[in-house]
Amino acid sequence: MASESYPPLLRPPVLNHPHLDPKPNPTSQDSSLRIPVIDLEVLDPAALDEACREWGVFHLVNHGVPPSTLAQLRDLAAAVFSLPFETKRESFTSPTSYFWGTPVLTPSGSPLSRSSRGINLLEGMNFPLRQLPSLDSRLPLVASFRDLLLEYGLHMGRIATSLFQAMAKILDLDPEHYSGQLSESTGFIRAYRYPRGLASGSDEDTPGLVAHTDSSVLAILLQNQVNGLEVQKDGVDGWIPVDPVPGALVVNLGDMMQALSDDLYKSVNHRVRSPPPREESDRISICYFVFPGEGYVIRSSKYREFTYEEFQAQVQRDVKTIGEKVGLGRFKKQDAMS
Ligand SMILES: O=C(O)CCC(=O)C(=O)O
Ligand SMILES: [Fe+2]
Repeated sequence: MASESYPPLLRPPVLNHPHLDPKPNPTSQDSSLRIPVIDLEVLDPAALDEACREWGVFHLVNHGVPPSTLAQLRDLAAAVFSLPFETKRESFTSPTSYFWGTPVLTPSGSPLSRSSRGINLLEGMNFPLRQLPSLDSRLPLVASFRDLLLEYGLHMGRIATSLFQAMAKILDLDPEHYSGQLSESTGFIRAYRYPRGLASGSDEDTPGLVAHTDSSVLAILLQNQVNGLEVQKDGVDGWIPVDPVPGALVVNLGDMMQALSDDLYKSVNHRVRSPPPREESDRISICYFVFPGEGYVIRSSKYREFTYEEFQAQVQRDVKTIGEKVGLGRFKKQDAMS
């Protein structure tokens, strides 16, 4: 293992005994608790509507991204993360960025629990698609990754647009507003690596990525075979794993979709568990996020009028002052409070 590729905060222990911690037998899951599967080629509006109302998350099959592109992207992402830490710091500067071990805070601003290290056990890279062509690298690996991300970004824009248009039609939104409500040019891609073996039994509260809702309209996730993504669902206690379905992408609805739908659709609460030592590799995920157009005013019966920029500024203020995102709650109309 190229341990010099990990940020010093996230250096995994030497994994000598991967078999001491065997994979538990999969628990037989109640079929009503299975994450829905949506087929993009033959989009069934009733199934899409139910998945968006009940879950806010679904697996997407027949999405039209060639399996070879997905495999190449996962492999290239893993290779880029395996570059030395310093190389990553130097390669991913503005307009892109490289980050690791971002803080996990509670409302009081203190770490999650005593056993927790107070950080998300991940490293990530952020790629705004509009500016990505200007990422100039002498490293052929980084240049290939950029080119593949640009190609993948076009697929993501296409998929987000068809899903959004289908949802907007079901919700009877005005087609004249579609392009303001979802603007492909605002999209960005984040690649993450979650090192395995960092959280032990006594470190259970240490998250790969702490629970949150996405602020976007939609997020589309590609993950490798190392699971860890979990979601919450109304009426169900605890967390439901989103185990990878071969060849599928995962679609999450975000806060902007919930607002545009007048709360009919769910911005799904989700988190990522830090991969245990028994996993064969680190978890890699590649996530695309898409937002409304700049300055587009979201109008709904539940929230006062706001733009995504105002929403994001409020999220940043809340994180700074109270240590967490309040999100849509800040924009609820008084008479829509229950
Ligand atoms: O890595 C993942 O699977 C999820 C990442 C995520 O939820 C996010 O970046 O908002
Ligand atoms: Fe997320």
